[in-house]
Amino acid sequence: MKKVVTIAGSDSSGGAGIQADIKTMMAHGVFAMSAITALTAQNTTGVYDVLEATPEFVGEQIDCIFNDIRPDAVKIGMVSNIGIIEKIAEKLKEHQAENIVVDPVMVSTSGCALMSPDAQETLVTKLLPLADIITPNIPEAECLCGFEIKSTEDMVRAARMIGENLKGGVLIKGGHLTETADDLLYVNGECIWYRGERVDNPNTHGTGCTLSSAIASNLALGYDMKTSVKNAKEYITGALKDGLDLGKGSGPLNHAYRITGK
Ligand SMILES: Nc1ncnc2c1ncn2[C@@H]1O[C@H](COP(=O)(O)OP(=O)(O)O)[C@@H](O)[C@H]1O
Ligand SMILES: Cc1ncc(COP(=O)(O)OP(=O)(O)O)c(N)n1
Repeated sequence: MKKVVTIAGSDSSGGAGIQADIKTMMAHGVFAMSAITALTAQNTTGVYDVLEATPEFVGEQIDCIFNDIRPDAVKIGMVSNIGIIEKIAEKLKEHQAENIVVDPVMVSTSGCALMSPDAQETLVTKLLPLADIITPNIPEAECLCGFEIKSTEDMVRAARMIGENLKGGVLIKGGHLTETADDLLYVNGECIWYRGERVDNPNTHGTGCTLSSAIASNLALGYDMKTSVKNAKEYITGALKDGLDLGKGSGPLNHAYRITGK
């Protein structure tokens, strides 16, 4: 069986973070493991509190995983401070981790900062260079490229600028543009569009976590990067289309839609 670890924060309501990642990995038939970077008190209406793990404890979790059940892929989500980012980078190098997917989570859609502003530079210099693929949404890509993204042309320009200093691919997710849900992958100087059907569903909590976990699962299963993104895009569209409607705010997707056969 293929194994995947998520290094991310917990979402108490199960729509994003570690919980979304594990459900997504299970839906892909891979064995899921976790190194928890923070606990959040969160639900479909917002993030109410955050309790960070120490960098040392994050490192111990990663050691325990790699020294015993070595993962075939790694997904990284919420990493809230400089110490945690540096420790993760150190451990990924030490264990020579493969198939690293970094979702550079900065701010939740509900507006809560999930990374301290002073940690962004460390993310860029220490963690992103280790990634095989990074998956920023539009606001995150704007932070990384330094200009506003208002159109698909801007997405191309941003992906090239972000990607030119990285060894891995850059997938800019288009969910925050209004008409479509097209994502752009820039890899090895090539731009590839993944055209998405825009689903009329207000329940989009955790889409980014789910997509990056689906990509990591596909990479662990042995698919190449372009196929992994294509398969992950089909999965997220299906999970959104399932129409699960839970909670008082922007609810979660049905990560298990394939398993339940719906
Ligand atoms: N309403 C929607 N219909 C279809 N796909 C969507 C919709 N909203 C987001 N997506 C897709 O979900 C994935 C996550 O995108 P996005 O919402 O931009 O990320 P994040 O959750 O990190 O903000 C992308 O593949 C995006 O195209
Ligand atoms: C613990 C935790 N991690 C990440 C997020 C952000 O989730 P994401 O899928 O990027 O997007 P939204 O759910 O904010 O739309 C989170 N909320 N909590």
